[in-house]
Amino acid sequence: MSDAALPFLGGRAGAAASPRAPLLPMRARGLTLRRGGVAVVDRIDLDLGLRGCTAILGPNGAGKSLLLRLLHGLEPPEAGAVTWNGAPASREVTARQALVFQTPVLLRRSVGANLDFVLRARRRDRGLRAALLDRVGLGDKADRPARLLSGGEKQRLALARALATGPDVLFLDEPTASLDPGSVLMIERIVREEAERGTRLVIVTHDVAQARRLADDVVFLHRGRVIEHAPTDTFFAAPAAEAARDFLAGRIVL
Ligand SMILES: Nc1ncnc2c1ncn2[C@@H]1O[C@H](COP(=O)(O)OP(=O)(O)OP(=O)(O)O)[C@@H](O)[C@H]1O
Repeated sequence: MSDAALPFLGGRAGAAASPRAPLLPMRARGLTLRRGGVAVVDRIDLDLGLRGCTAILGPNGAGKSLLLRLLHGLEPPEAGAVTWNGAPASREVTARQALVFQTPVLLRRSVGANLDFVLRARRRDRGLRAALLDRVGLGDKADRPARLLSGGEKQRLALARALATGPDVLFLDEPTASLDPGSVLMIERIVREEAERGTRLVIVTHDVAQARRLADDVVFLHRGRVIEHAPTDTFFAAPAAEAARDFLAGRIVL
């Protein structure tokens, strides 16, 4: 029997038919979004290559979270467009991506039921649940109500829910802000593993050291604009933009 004749057995492709066209590269052009009359995302052009981890850095209010939402298709831009491997943004494209928010979004059910829900909705193998929980260090907490988890555990469960969808692209919005060191280590390890497996990672972080540890390239955002996009080594060795230099030096950037 040829591969094409085999029934779809799960894996990275989720519920959609396999084989599927690659989702990357991504190309954003002229992305603009206004809030209260101000362009908080202002004519952003951005390219994401096939592989790796991109960090989005920038001061408070720079537009990092909104940019992530635009790229993921949670918000339509007021101007500009995002294409994925030449295809326009669509529900199908968004469904092949996952976003982990800074504040974990969980169901008021047990830890295990939180994963069952996603696996069922995506028609993925329910047997993945145990491996996913083990991977985020929650293997012994499957029956615990999710609301009783610590902040770090909740975020790890949110990450497991995102991984349960088998995403091609994983967006992370400040996933480790104010978490315990153990959770930070675990989340960073999983980010690295996913990047090695070929998942495309995009992480918004305030933590300059984290960007250095994880990212292949850095996008520096200031006042809704991409001021600099460079390989991580280049960015940290010699940031070209004054705002980026100030930010890295720990000076307040308005
Ligand atoms: N619903 C809204 N109404 C008005 N202004 C908004 C709204 N959402 C976001 N903004 C503004 O848009 C700008 C960009 O917000 P965004 O959350 O993307 O910034 P950020 O870079 O992620 O900031 P932080 O690092 O503080 O999380 C900010 O000035 C914010 O106040």
